[in-house]
Amino acid sequence: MKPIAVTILTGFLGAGKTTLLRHILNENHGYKIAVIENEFGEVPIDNTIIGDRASRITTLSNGCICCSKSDELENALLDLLDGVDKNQLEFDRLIIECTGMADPGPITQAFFAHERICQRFLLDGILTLVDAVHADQQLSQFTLSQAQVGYADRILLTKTDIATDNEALIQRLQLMNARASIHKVTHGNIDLSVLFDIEGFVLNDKLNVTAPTPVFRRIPQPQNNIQSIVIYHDQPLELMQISEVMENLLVKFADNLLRYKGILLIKDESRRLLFQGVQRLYNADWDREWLSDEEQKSTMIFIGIDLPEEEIRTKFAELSN
Ligand SMILES: Nc1nc2c(ncn2[C@@H]2O[C@H](COP(=O)(O)OP(=O)(O)OP(=O)(O)O)[C@@H](O)[C@H]2O)c(=O)[nH]1
Repeated sequence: MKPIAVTILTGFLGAGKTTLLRHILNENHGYKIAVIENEFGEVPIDNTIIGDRASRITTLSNGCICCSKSDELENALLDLLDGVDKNQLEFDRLIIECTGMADPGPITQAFFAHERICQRFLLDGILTLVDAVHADQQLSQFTLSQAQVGYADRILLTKTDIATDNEALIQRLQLMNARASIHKVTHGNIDLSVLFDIEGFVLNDKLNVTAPTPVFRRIPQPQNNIQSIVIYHDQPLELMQISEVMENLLVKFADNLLRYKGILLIKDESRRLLFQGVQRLYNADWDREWLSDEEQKSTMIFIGIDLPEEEIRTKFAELSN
């Protein structure tokens, strides 16, 4: 049975999540899409706005689903599966729209923690909407809004129709998350191929490093707690050593590391090793052989809160000695 692809829509309050969702549902894509809405408050408003094109809209309004103590999301996912298994419900994609104040991290964990959910759903990607008019201020004021950017597989810049200058913001976002590509979306209008089949959580070689070359400016760069670093290493690495380095980093900094991903060059091994993780959960697997005409080196991206950059760089640099 093909797993149901899951897309998480996140982004700060008013970023344009519902607008995008409505656009997706009204496109002629041929998918049957179920939606989980998380809203604050008793009265579900968004599900009346998004219309009747979804196979099923489940509204979770007892608080925020990112709250780690809440098993409301897990229950909603299991209910959807029950509906499918009893032939009461048919859908092949699921979109979860988070509240503007949700941290996508714990929501992501739900797809790795529960066996039935892991087997039947496949987390495809996290889409983070960023309001081009207000983002600069929100990012400086709320670490949460930075975390939403840090987790993203795609950053969707909304309201560029009314924002005056987007270039500084785009640079800031790229420094925070060097993995996610940035796309402009106006009133939810965007090609669905940018949003679906991203394979953000599948072990593959889509590293997609987009970090720009640093530009020196006279005006100080805004302070970001979330940043990303990219590490390259051209010496073959010992598998045992690398797993030791990762384990040690995770013991100390699991809460700081939002997402990390890499393609590694391993000693005495002709295949590439792919690894990826979200906070404490990570996995690794062998990929295809290195090609004779490709540059053989390890590339790793770490995205996190107050990243211990020096420690990460030093530990990996020591591996070549
Ligand atoms: N000018 C302009 N307005 C937009 C765009 N996208 C969304 N909006 C408007 O921004 C407002 C907020 O959009 P929503 O889609 O409700 O945002 P949201 O992220 O779902 O908001 P919350 O659920 O409160 O977090 C609405 O008035 C939208 O019409 C855009 O690209 N350009």
